[in-house]
Amino acid sequence: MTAALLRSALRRREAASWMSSRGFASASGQQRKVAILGAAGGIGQPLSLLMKLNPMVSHLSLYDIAGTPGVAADVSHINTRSEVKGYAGEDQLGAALEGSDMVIIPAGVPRKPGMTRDDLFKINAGIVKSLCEAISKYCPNALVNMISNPVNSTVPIAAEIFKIKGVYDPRRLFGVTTLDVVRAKTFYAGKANANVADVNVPVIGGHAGITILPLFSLATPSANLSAEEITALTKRTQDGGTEVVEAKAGKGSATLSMAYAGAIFADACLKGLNGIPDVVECSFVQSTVTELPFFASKVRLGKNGVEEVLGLGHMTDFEKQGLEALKPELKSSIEKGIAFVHDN
Ligand SMILES: NC(=O)c1ccc[n+]([C@@H]2O[C@H](COP(=O)([O-])OP(=O)(O)OC[C@H]3O[C@@H](n4cnc5c(N)ncnc54)[C@H](O)[C@@H]3O)[C@@H](O)[C@H]2O)c1
Ligand SMILES: O=C(O)C[C@H](O)C(=O)O
Repeated sequence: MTAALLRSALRRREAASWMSSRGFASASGQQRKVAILGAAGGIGQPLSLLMKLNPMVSHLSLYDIAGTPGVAADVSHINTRSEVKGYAGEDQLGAALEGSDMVIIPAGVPRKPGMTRDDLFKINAGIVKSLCEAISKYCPNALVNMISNPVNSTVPIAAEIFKIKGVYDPRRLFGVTTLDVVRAKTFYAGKANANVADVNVPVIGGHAGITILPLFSLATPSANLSAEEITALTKRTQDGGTEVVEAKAGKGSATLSMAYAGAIFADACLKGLNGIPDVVECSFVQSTVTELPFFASKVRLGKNGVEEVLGLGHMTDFEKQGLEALKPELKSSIEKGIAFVHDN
């Protein structure tokens, strides 16, 4: 081997080890096209970067109403596997989507201080509806990872659109709730004095306020936390988004941590698609684990998306009360999404 070839092999090995140490799977020969809708936004840009680092992605399609040629040119210079293309404006949406295995949607407006996620419904419901209509047409078999808020309503909107278009497969539609898990892990590790890399915490329910229910009794490694500590950790996880919105003081909501969470969830979905066994993440999906038609819980991912929606496990009285308390709000957010599609 020449010195130049050896140097290049070493560089590739370093990149692979950097990525695998961050939870990304190792390279795979399979062709996987991933489209990001809203790719020029606060989440979209760092998410585009992180997906460019994922060796399972062969084609990265970056779509937004404007600004994507610049993001795509920038990201495309990174010397990883995927070929990057930017698409701007509605007339390029079809080309952006065509052939996609996975579509990640962070398109839409973020919160400002004082707003709830539901206050975004008016604008984001319409955006999500039209993007899902295009997905039905151009890549009906893609996995769809919904980030746009309010997730508790945008996922039911997507499901209704796909049903109307005759392409709905509940195994392929996900509300991305990974940021709640990321936060729960971080906050728990701090209190439990545990290595955050070893921590796991299931988070169930939905993705807004009290509908976010971390199950700290099932957290690993276990820790002897008081009831007051568990209550405080639960509240901090539920208010994590608001904590960032307030700190950003009018300049949007979580973008960097969300891009990280979105990339972790997308990586898990790609691993599932590629046949890697036992990939489990929490996500807001069509569900029968409660009486609600959509619910976030652990799901096993596979070649067709959701392989299995896992049950909730043992819960403490505090967690059971949290579960009962979240149901009315989650139910009404789901119904609002479904009604929007039929009324518009
Ligand atoms: N699920 C979660 O945990 C989570 C976390 C953080 C933010 N969010 C949500 O993600 C969304 C985006 O947040 P952000 O901070 O990136 O906002 P942003 O305003 O920075 O970016 C949104 C992008 O969407 C684009 N866009 C708007 N309409 C579009 C359309 N029809 N097609 C394609 N792109 C379109 C905009 O041009 C913009 O580039 C918000 O709704 C926010 O509430 C969800
Ligand atoms: O809080 C928000 O509005 C954005 C997002 O849902 C979050 O949890 O950070």
